[in-house]
Amino acid sequence: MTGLELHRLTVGYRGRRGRTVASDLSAVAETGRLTSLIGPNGAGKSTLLRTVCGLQPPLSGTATLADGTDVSSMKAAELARRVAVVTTDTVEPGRLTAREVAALGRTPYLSPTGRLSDVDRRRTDDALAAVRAKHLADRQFHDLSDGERQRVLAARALAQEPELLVLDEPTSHLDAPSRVEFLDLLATLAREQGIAVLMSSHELELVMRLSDEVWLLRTDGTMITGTPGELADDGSVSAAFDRGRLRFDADRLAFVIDTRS
Ligand SMILES: Nc1ncnc2c1ncn2[C@@H]1O[C@H](COP(=O)(O)OP(=O)(O)OP(=O)(O)O)[C@@H](O)[C@H]1O
Repeated sequence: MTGLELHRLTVGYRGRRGRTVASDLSAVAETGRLTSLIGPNGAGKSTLLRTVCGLQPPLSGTATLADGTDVSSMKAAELARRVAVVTTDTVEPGRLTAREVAALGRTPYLSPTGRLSDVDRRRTDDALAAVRAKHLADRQFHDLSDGERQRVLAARALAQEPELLVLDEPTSHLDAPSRVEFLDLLATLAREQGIAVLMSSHELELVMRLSDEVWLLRTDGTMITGTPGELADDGSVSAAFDRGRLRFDADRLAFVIDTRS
């Protein structure tokens, strides 16, 4: 099932210093699948993600959710219930426990009193369990490691019960084993929770191994989509990322140094 669909979407910035970053993009991110957005530095990944989350307006075209609703026309309250966003911004939530941080994801559902109901508490604990972070629930958030924090932030996003989960470079502060673990967790969450997960990443080799679908944004502002195998085999990944003697080996799904020259 379609979780997010781009229809001839053009993204960029208006105004005096404005510019078109990527044009005429059409693509689908499916429910229950991990879709990864890759592309060289400056290709426009963050700009595209901000646009599909409703954080900045498109220059033209639309990004729609499963029922066809245009993200850019949604009110903030509806958007907060349907789309969850995890960015690279450092979060400093004061002296909150991991459970209290995860519970912030329930904000769109709270009554005017702002109190958590039993349902809110249950959903928060379920979200912590889903990201394997239940044992961290009573720890202070700021005492956690980067990998543990990232899992708690994912729990906060899940507690929102979104149909679309968007993450901008979620592994950038993690060590190598944590990166593998977190991407694997995202793929599992997509399947188990039945949500569309769209994340941007520079971890090309991991993305190619663990994603269901890849959106490859190129520096000319166009995008090609397919399974990791399709984009590796047709040479798209190499064309976008090979540099000097560094080339992407489609069979190994890894970069290799070409020693022939
Ligand atoms: N607020 C802004 N106003 C104008 N141009 C901007 C703005 N923010 C980003 N840009 C430009 O848009 C282009 C795409 O930037 P963006 O951050 O989306 O790329 P990216 O693919 O996420 O890059 P990276 O991989 O380096 O994080 C860049 O040329 C950038 O300079």
